[in-house]
Amino acid sequence: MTAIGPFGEYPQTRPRRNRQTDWSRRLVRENYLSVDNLIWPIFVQPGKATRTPIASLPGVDRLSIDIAVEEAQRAESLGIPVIALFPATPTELKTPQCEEAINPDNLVCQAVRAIKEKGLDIGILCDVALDPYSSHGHDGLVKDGYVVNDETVEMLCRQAIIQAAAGCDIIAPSDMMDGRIDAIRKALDHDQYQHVQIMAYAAKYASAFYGPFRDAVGSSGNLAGGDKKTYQMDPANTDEAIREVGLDLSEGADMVMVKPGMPYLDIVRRIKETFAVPTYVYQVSGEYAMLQAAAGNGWLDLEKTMMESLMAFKRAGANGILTYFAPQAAELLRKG
Ligand SMILES: NCC(=O)CCC(=O)O
Ligand SMILES: [Mg+2]
Repeated sequence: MTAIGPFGEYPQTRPRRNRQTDWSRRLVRENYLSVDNLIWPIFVQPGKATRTPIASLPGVDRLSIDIAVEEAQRAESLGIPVIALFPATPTELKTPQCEEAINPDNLVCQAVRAIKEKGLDIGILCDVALDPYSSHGHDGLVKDGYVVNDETVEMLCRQAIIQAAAGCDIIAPSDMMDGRIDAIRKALDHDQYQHVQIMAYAAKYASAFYGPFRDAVGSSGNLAGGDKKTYQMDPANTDEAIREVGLDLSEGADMVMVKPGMPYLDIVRRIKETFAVPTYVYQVSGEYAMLQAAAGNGWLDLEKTMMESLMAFKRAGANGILTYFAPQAAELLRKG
């Protein structure tokens, strides 16, 4: 892939020659961003005909299901292949045992069914993890202050099944429990959901860039100064990401994801080069918020930095990007 010299010598060799004109820059361009690369995360909330702004995510609203359906139709008309649905569960339904996660009539299942009824040519992705449903804000069940692995995995299997039954196309375990891909794949297959795809949040880091997402789903207060370091990865590590991805692939993941995005481009590159499988990256809420805040202050050009950041993921080797910028980026790509 990387050509090794000789590179010639100045003045015969002038790299700027290829950059002189737009047509020549297009001729030598190595990577492309397409609407096909975008996955649009959408927050759903109870109610009707309501959009609720999220202060730390300017331009992103929580949507009642009827509006989420309209946005799904917009995703299809923009050519965005997949939307990812995240529930803002009412506080009174959040419990230590996370029963709402396995309620077939919970918010996310209702949203999936309502969107599926429209017969749109888009995929629906749903997270599997307990944090939208837990009163403690953790992604799993907690016993004696520790997030317990195997009991959590049993819950995740049940959660995956009700989401698949609602019509979810891609199950995306984001919990970072060990062995959950194997267990979820077997549970799905056992219940005749062999066709349901799994996108594993395989290398998910214990990052501080998730803050605004937790505001959006109302879990930031619940975590109360705690952290997820006993299950999410240490930002210092890269070999560990290879091991995590290897395990998830051998357990049956169809696609893998790295999260967060921009500070972890080295991880994306390493995973793509090591495994050569469909690899996705999540440009998380904190990354979105940083660009919006700087642009809001007039310090950065939002459209240009947005498109540059998305291209950077492609250059690093990602096949696609989960990004809150998906609709804006799709509009810009359509204009060309
Ligand atoms: N499992 C989904 C997330 O945690 C999203 C994080 C973010 O956007 O900050
Ligand atoms: Mg793992």
